[in-house]
Amino acid sequence: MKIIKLTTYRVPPRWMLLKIETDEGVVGWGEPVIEGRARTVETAVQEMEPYLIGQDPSRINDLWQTMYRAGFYRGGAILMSAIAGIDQALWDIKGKVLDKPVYELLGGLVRDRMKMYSWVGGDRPSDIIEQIRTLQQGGFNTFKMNGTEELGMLDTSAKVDDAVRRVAEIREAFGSTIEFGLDFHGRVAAPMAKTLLRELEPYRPLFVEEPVLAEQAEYYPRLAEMTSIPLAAGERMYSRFEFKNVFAAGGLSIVQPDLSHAGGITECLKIASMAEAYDITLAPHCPLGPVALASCLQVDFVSYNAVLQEQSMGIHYNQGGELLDYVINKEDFKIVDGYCKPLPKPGLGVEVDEERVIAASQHAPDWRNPVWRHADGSVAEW
Ligand SMILES: O=C(O)[C@H](O)[C@@H](O)[C@@H](O)[C@H](O)CO
Ligand SMILES: [Mg+2]
Repeated sequence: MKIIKLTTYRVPPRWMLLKIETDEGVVGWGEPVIEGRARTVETAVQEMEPYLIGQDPSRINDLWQTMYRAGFYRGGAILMSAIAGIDQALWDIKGKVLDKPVYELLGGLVRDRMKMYSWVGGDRPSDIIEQIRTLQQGGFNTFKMNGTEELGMLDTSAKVDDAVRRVAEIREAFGSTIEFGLDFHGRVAAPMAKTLLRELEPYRPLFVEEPVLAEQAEYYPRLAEMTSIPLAAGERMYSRFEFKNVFAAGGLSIVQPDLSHAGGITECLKIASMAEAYDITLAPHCPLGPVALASCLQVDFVSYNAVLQEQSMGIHYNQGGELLDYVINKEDFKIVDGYCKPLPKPGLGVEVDEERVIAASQHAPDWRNPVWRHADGSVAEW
C-alpha cells in the first residue's frame, strides 16, 4: 500500500483536518493545527509531503522519524503539529486496514471508561455557577475555568481578591460535589503566582494549569514546594525531548500534552509513559476537534496514568462549528456520567462527515486569539 495524496481542510471554529489517501482506497484522517496559525501548519504539512507520497503508510515509526529528523531543524509548535496530524492519519489508516481500533493495536484497554471534563466560564469568567449547574445536568462533575483575567507582572490585591472570591463562591455553592481545575493560561507571572496559589489553596482546586508560562518551567518545582495544589502543564510543550527536562526538574503533578501539537499518538504515548515513570498523571489537552479528541482517547485508554480528558463540546472558542458537526458516528462520543467509552470503530474511531467538512472549509475563519492590553498600554498575556 502506498500514500498517494494529502488534503487539508481548514474548518470553523478554528481547526484543520487532514485526509491521507492510499492507492488501495483506505483513507485516514488527522487534525494538524495550532489555534490561530492554521495556515502556517498547513504549509508545514505540504512541506512534509515529499517524505510521504509513495511510501508505505504502515511504517509509522519510520515515517515519524523521517519527518522529525530528515529536515535537520526540528521541534516547536508548527512542525510538531504538522507531524501530529499526519501521525494520527497514519494510525487511522493502520487501524482501518487491520480492522481494529487503535487502542487494540497498542496493547488493549487499561480501563473501561475515561473521565472527561468540561470548560466553563469562557475567557473572562462570569455566571459560572449557573453554567456549572447546566453542565451537571449533562452528567459532568469536573470542570476547568480560567483562573484570572489579564494580570500584571505585579498586580493589585483587588485582582487577587477577584480571583479568590470567584473560586470561594464556587466551593460554597457546590461543596465537594464537583471538582474544578484553574487554568492560569500563562497570564500569571511568577511574582503573582506565589500569592495566588497560597490564597487559592484553601478551596482545593483539582489543579492549577500553566501556573506560569511554559518558558518559565524552571519555576514549577519551586512553586510546587510551596503549595499543595497539584500543578499541571504541557499544552505548550511539543516533544519528549522538551518534556524530559520538565519531568526531571520536578514540580508537575499532571502533564497535558496535546495530541495535535506534540507529535501525535506515536510521540504522546512515549511522553505518557515517561510521565508514568515519574508518577506524573496524564490529562491530554484538547480544546480541538473530533480527530484530535479521538486520538487523545486512544492514548488515554492504554495509559495507566491517564486521569482526565479535556474535550471541547460547548467550549467558548466554538463559534461557528462544534465538535460533533463533523462526525457521523456521534453516538460513540456520548459522555455518560462524565465518562466516555472506548470508541468502537476501527482506526481512530471517527467517521468523518467529509461532505460537511468540505462545505465548512469554504468559509473557514482565520481565527485569532484576542490581543489584550494592560492599563498602561503594554501587551498582556492572554
Ligand atoms: O487548556 C486549554 O484548553 C487551553 O489553555 C486553551 O484554552 C487555549 O490554549 C486555546 O486553545 C489557545 O487558543
Ligand atoms: Mg490551558
